[in-house]
Parts: sequence; C-alpha cells; structure tokens
Amino acid sequence: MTRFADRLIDAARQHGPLCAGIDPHAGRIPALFGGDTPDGLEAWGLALVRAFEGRVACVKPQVALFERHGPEGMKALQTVSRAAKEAGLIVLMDAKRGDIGSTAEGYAAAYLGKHAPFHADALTVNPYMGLDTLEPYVREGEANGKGVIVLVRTSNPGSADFQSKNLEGAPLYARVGEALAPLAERLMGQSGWSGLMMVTGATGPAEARAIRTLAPKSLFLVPGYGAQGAPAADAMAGFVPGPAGLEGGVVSASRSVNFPAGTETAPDVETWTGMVRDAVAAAQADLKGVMTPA
Ligand SMILES: O=c1ccn([C@@H]2O[C@H](COP(=O)(O)O)[C@@H](O)[C@H]2O)c(=O)[nH]1
Repeated sequence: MTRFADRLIDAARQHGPLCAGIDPHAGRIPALFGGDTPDGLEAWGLALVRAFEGRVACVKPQVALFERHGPEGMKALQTVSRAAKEAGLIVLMDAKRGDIGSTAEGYAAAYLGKHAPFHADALTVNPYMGLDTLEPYVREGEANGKGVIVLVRTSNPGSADFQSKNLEGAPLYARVGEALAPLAERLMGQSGWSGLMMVTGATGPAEARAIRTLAPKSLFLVPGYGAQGAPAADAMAGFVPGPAGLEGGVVSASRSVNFPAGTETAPDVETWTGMVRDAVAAAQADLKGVMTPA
C-alpha cells in the first residue's frame, strides 16, 4: 500500500502545487449544468473533474457546500469524489471534522475507512478538542494509506483571535504544530514527507515559516491563494527546496478556478471547460514561477 504522503508529493512534483477546490457556492452553478440543485451540483462537479484531470495533483471538495442540499447534495458529493478518484486525482475532503474520540470514529470511518462511503484520500480535521480526538483519523490513515489534515493556522481574517494567543511563551498555532509531531511520525512516507498535513493559510507567510521549523516533515495544505488574495510567494512561504524546486505541500484555490470570469454565461460545456483550464494553467504557472525562480 502506497502511503498517502508519497502519492501526494509524487503528484505535486508531476503536476505542480495547485490543489483545485470543488466548492459549489449557492447561486453560482451555471444554468448550463442545471443551476443550484443537487443534479446541477453533480453535473458541474463532474465537468470540473474532467477539466482538472491530468492538470492538477489533487482536488478539494468542500463538504459544507454539498451538504446544504441535504442527502441529495451528499449523493452528488459521493458521485463527484468517486469520479475524481477514478480520474487519478487525489481527493482532499474538506469537512473540518472534530468531536470526542468515540464519535470521531464515525467521521473517520465515513471518509477514511476501508469501506468509506465517501471517496477521500485525506480529511481536514479540527484539533481544538485535543490530541485524543485525532486518534481515530490517524488510525484509519495508518491502516488504509490515508492522510489527516489538521487546522493549525487558518487563512481567515479572524484566525489570530485564538490561534495567535500566547500559550506558555508561544502562539497557540505553534503549540498545535509541535504537539502533532508524534502523529506525523506515524503517517511518515518513504519520501520523508508525512501525511499528517497541516493547514497553514497563505495569508500568514511568517506563521507558515515558523510552523515549517517546528514541523519539517509535514506536508502543508495552503488555502488563501486566489480569491482570498494572498500572492504565490506567500502561499509557498513554508515550502523548502526539493528535487524539482520548492515543495512541501499543495496550495488550494477554489472560487478562482471554479468560477473564472465568463464561465457564468459560457454558451456550452466545451467553452466553459476551456475557461476553467485556462484559470488552472494560469495558477500553476504563477505558483511554478515561485517554485523555480528564473
Ligand atoms: O484556513 C482555511 C481552511 C480551509 N479553507 C477552505 O479553502 C477553500 C478556499 O476557497 P477560495 O475560494 O479559494 O477562497 C474553502 O473551501 C475554504 O473552506 C480556507 O479558505 N481557509
């Protein structure tokens, strides 16, 4: 069984650091696909998978934006994530789960279990309730070659409210980063990278560098690039030199590659696909410009 970290770093080296989100925001699914309905989400999500295939290492479906349509929305999520896996894309499921250990076992089984109904290679989780609550995810990760993506320093404007508070001489996010070291060891791949990933927002490049010092082997998931405005250089602040340039994680972008200008009124799926692919190519080129300076 190939370890998750090895699959992800291989794919990022091959395709570039961009992780394309699949975020079906309310009211933004083009009429071309049926609009903001469960069927519309499914058709749009499947078209995104076809547009991304062979162009990005991974996709990141946003569970909340499917869940708002109830069971039919979750069925669409299941269909789209299965199609992504079948297309050879690594699926980072963004559900930000977190609960006491016995309940977390349910979330872990749903997304990372051997017979998980939702097709995911890794799941985002919230560490706020303590290390014991992360155990079920790490156990499933070890057993099934999956990854666990822990929120450490998020990209939103309020991320400093709690995460930057001083805790015995260091910010809370740093304490979280260092406390995850034993879990990172358990998900270590042969590449030397760990599938215990950390979310480090592109909006906090200094924080990302600090977390990299504390967690030299954890792959990062970096949101905040694209629609949230952080530049490529900030998004890759926590990356380090590797065989093919800077590496150490993936940079996610959702709205900027889901709804590029013009797609809302694209006359047909072929035109729409071309616009999405252009947005992906532009983001990969932008990020690769930082990865391999001229
Ligand atoms: O700190 C975080 C953690 C997760 N996210 C998620 O990433 C995408 C960002 O979408 P954009 O359209 O590229 O802004 C979205 O799914 C968030 O839930 C984050 O933004 N920040």
